[in-house]
Amino acid sequence: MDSLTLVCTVSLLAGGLYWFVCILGSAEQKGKHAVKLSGGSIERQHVQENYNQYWSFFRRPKEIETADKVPDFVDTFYNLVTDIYEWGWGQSFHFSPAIPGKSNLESTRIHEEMAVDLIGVKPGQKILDAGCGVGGPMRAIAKHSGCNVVGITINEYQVSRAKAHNKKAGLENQCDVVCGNFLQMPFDDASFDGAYSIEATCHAPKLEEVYSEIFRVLKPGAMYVSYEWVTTELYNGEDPEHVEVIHGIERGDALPGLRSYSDIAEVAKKVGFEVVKEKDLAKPPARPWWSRLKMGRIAYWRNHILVTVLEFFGIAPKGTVDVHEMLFKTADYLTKGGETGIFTPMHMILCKKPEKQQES
Ligand SMILES: C=C(CC[C@@H](C)[C@H]1CC[C@H]2C3=CC[C@H]4[C@H](C)[C@@H](O)CC[C@]4(C)[C@H]3CC[C@]12C)C(C)C
Ligand SMILES: C[S@@+](CC[C@H](N)C(=O)[O-])C[C@H]1O[C@@H](n2cnc3c(N)ncnc32)[C@H](O)[C@@H]1O
Repeated sequence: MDSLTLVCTVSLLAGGLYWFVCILGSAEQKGKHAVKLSGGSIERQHVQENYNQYWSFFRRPKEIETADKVPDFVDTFYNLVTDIYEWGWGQSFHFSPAIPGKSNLESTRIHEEMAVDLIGVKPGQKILDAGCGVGGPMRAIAKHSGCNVVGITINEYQVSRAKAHNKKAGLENQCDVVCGNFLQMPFDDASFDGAYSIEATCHAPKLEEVYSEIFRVLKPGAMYVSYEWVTTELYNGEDPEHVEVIHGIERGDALPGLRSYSDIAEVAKKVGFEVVKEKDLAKPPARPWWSRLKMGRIAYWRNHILVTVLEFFGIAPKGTVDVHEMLFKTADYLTKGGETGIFTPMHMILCKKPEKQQES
């Protein structure tokens, strides 16, 4: 073996080892390994077909206007993306402002803890997580507040992931997860001491429907906080570039249509809440929430190669590359939305259910 062959062989082996340990291995800490990417509850042979179906909703926009189809469409989306989110982002499926000197994980946790601090609940009380994902926020909030948290998600696969993570964290007695639609929740009236939703109600075709359900299950005097995805006052519906960015965000994130920041409080009041506070948490002095997305670009290329290889060898289901590519493009639209200031994923609204019901 001449020295050039030796150098090439050693470099290949070292590269392969780095790939295995740092790329495949790093995801292990978050709970998902690249070789285990799946289509959630969709059987592997149907992933491609489901992705095509998901995409066709946007080719025929009338379909998404049919509000009763939205939960199914959102469910399909989360079957397709949940594993990729966990693998490439972690167990919390939301953004948070960057905090100097803090890791992404710490900034995420601080953003989650702020939600439960705002609703002023006490240890032992029962709170609702509307649209809980795989439960990253739920676990942080349960640990921080000492509350019992009940999460609801439309996606069965997320329920199984969340339950497994809760058990692993030793929080299965404090955190419960239910599969269901937050537009018609399987919970009694006035059964919760507080509620929160983090970047989830944007999936509701009509905000009024989810807010009124949350209002119904809260006890009088209880508080609700939501981090909403909205267009800001800088968004101009006449500007084609703005429109393209917002459509890009909607397509890549299973949104039936982004709302304006100015609609949120109006809807909250309409369903009976008192609005205690409203603030875009992305506004300065907060540091950009999109910097994490931007900094990840090299990793996305690496991930793209990895999913292509995994799909080629039949390890990842066919369709995984398409889903990954969709997310890749979405990351760009989200970044543009953040940089131009026309979009925020953290318009915070804090509401209270009045002690006494208003006469209707
Ligand atoms: C609240 C919602 C989800 C917000 C974010 C958690 C996700 C939005 C875009 C996602 C991602 C984009 C790029 C992916 C990348 C190409 C891949 O290699 C690794 C995963 C990504 C970083 C992925 C992670 C989650 C997001 C940031 C919506 C749906 C309402
Ligand atoms: C972007 S994820 C956020 C998850 C979680 N809040 C977090 O921050 O990690 C949105 C969540 O809302 C849930 N969701 C969307 N529409 C829903 C519906 N109609 N009923 C129940 N859950 C829904 C999704 O299943 C998903 O879990």
